[in-house]
Amino acid sequence: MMDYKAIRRALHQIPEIGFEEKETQAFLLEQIRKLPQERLQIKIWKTGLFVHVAGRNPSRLIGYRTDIDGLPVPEKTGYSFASRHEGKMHACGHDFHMTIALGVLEKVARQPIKDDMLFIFQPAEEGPGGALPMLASREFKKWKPDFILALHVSPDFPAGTIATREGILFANTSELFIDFHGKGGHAASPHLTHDMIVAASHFIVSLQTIVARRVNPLHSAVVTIGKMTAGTKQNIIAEHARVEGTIRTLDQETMALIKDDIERQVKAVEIAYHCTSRIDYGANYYQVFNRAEDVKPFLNFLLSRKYPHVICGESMTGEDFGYFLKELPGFMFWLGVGKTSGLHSADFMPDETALEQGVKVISDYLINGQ
Ligand SMILES: CC(=O)N[C@@H](CCC[C@H](N)C(=O)O)C(=O)O
Repeated sequence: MMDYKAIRRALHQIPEIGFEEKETQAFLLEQIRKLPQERLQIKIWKTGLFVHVAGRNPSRLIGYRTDIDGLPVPEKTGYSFASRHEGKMHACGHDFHMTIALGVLEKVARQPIKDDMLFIFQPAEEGPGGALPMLASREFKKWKPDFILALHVSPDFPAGTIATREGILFANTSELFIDFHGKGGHAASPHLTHDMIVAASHFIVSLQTIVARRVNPLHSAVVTIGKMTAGTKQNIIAEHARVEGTIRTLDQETMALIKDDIERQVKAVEIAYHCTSRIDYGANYYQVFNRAEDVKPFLNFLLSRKYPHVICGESMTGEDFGYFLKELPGFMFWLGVGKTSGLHSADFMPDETALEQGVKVISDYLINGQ
């Protein structure tokens, strides 16, 4: 039987950014090739994988998706098994997601369930998004699941507790990249230049009014700027500034309203600061929406088996698994990993006891709950 802790720790040491997950892919393949191969078909897709497992007497194909990418976060956990890839970390728990997927895959490879299964090891969830290209792939078209499920770890729930809900679980998201270009020059002659650090700073401050003053208070929204780069030296006025962020909403109308307001504010900055600009919305993720008829049987199953679970609220995190659920029946849920720093933190340290519980609940549901 797989040693979940050892697998998670090995994966934790090799985080890779979206579509660079070569070492991760090789590690996953190595683990999968140790399993009984009779019922398995493996297809390599870019840096991800599709693994088809033949069932005993299949009438359906059940999909199980895990993301496999890490984040550009310099790790500060102090783990003896900390990341070996400088500046990168599994700070969103995808090392847990992959380990649980391997654990479930092991169970069904050794003891096939009635139906066929498709395990999807998806690159680039953190961006630019692997779900859409995977959905469009030849492999997915050949093996299109009838139903699909996925989990995400959460520090908001006790280790091993499942949390989900009917309706929207994760928000609509849009990345946001804005470049401002103007006239730079000598620090001593501001009157001869148009300072892009001041222009971008003004934009970032005025941006805060969109959620506070424009969005209907009853419609949740987030606009976060997570990165700003500008300038070349302390005594040179910057000719370029770049602002990078993300927009989150629970409905598409609010997303459109926010983008319209951002464009107006950028135009205002262009006029006020004599500059030009370029807006790029990067990757946009569709909301994760659990249809009642798909998630209710799972909730009833958890109740009947007395597995610890709660009905949770919506979250402003994003997940490109939303695109799978837009096309297929299925659901997503949180798996609690106990109290630790939040997702995307340099000291995110999830409780490893959740690994075994995750594998147990999902395999039990696949074997007995369908
Ligand atoms: C669960 C989670 O943390 N997901 C990410 C998804 C990233 C979406 C996209 N790249 C963006 O930044 O808008 C999240 O940040 O919620």
